[in-house]
Amino acid sequence: MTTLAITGGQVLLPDLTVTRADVLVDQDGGEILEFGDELAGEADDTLDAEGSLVTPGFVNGHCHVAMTLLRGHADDKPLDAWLQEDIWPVEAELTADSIRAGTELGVLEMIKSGTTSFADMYFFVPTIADVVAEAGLRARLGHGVISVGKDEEAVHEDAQEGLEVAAEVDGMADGRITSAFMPHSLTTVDGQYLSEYVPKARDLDVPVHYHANETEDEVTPIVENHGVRPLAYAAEKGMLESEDFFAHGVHVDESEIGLLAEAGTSVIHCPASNMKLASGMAPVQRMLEAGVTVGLGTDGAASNNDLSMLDEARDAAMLGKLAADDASAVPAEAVVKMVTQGSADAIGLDTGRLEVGAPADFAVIDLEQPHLTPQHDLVSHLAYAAAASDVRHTVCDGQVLMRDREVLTLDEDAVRARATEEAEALIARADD
Ligand SMILES: N[C@@H](CCSC[C@H]1O[C@@H](n2cnc3c(=O)[nH]cnc32)[C@H](O)[C@@H]1O)C(=O)O
Ligand SMILES: [Zn+2]
Repeated sequence: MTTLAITGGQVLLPDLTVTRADVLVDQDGGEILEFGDELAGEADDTLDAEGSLVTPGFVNGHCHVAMTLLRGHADDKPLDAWLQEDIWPVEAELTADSIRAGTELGVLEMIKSGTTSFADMYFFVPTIADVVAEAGLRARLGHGVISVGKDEEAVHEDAQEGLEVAAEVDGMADGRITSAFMPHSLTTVDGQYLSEYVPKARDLDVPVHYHANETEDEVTPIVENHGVRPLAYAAEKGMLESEDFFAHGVHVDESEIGLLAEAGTSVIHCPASNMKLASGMAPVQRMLEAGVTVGLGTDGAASNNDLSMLDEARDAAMLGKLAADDASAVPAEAVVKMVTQGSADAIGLDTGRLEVGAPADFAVIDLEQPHLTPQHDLVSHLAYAAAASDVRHTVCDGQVLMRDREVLTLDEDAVRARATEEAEALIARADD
């Protein structure tokens, strides 16, 4: 057995208490073996965590990772106009090479900000899976299926691809990659296709992931055409199972919160995207009180515009208070749980908690910084003051992905150069 010891640090436990401990990891099994004192002597390799906080690797519950190529391409518009006028025309020009370059850039940014797992809906999923496998992260991947603007045959092809891709990538990279069936949203996929394909996803035994209740404009047509709120409609379509999770949940009413709590379906809250597109304020405190599992996601880098989960945690706390008109709503503990356990539970990965036998996924955060001094409360620092650039080391499945800010699984300069080149070529093709 090859082992790694993370030494000298303070460790964030699942109940959010912090304790001084070394952590011993089985690198072959990718598991936490032991917490204790002076474990360095027993290990093949060590990571120094002196003056640092050892936390679970962060979990990004909703992303479109290759959208890093579109970062800063089109800003300052509402969802509908932004997608239709700026994003979809450019996405029509994506190639496998652009996806590879954008995914490498996105996972590089994730590793540098302590994220070890993510859920992703996009195109060219086998290419995304290859990059995830090489970079060493965990991911639940799926192909986004859309019916609007397509003829019937094209929709069937798209949905079929969604199923085939889910079957193909599930279990790749020693099980670090899992999958889901991902119809884009309740309004961009016509009901007849949801009725036909969601049961097929059940046959594959994969969860269903989609966008829902993101803007008011998405709620109104469903109420008008089907006479029920969107999440009641999702339940009718069989998309409200306990393993299912959807992004946003901004415009949900009490009846829908009740449905979620009862069904055990999870919500991925994306506060930065919701603020930037002015989609609205999700009632996160209400959902938590009702017992809904809430995770956090960045959404794509074009509506955020970064992939830092520490930023997302801070945004979630801030926006949650504003939404509830209550400074005690969505407190530090709640967002620290969301960015670890909440997202992990939501997307169905057994990571997000540091305990013996759990996946060895860590972010090690340098606390010896002016903005993290003094240290009254480290959970408060994680929620409100720590930044992506404070992450010293990132470990996933027992493997060191970043040591002292140097990413070991990707060549940072080459990834940035390729992404720049592919992004420029992509925009040039779209402008043609
Ligand atoms: N196969 C589909 C691809 C869908 S991928 C998922 C899509 O979600 C889009 N997207 C990104 N952020 C959001 C959001 O906040 N709400 C809805 N869609 C988004 C993203 O640009 C991408 O087009 C097709 O033929 O178009
Ligand atoms: Zn999205």
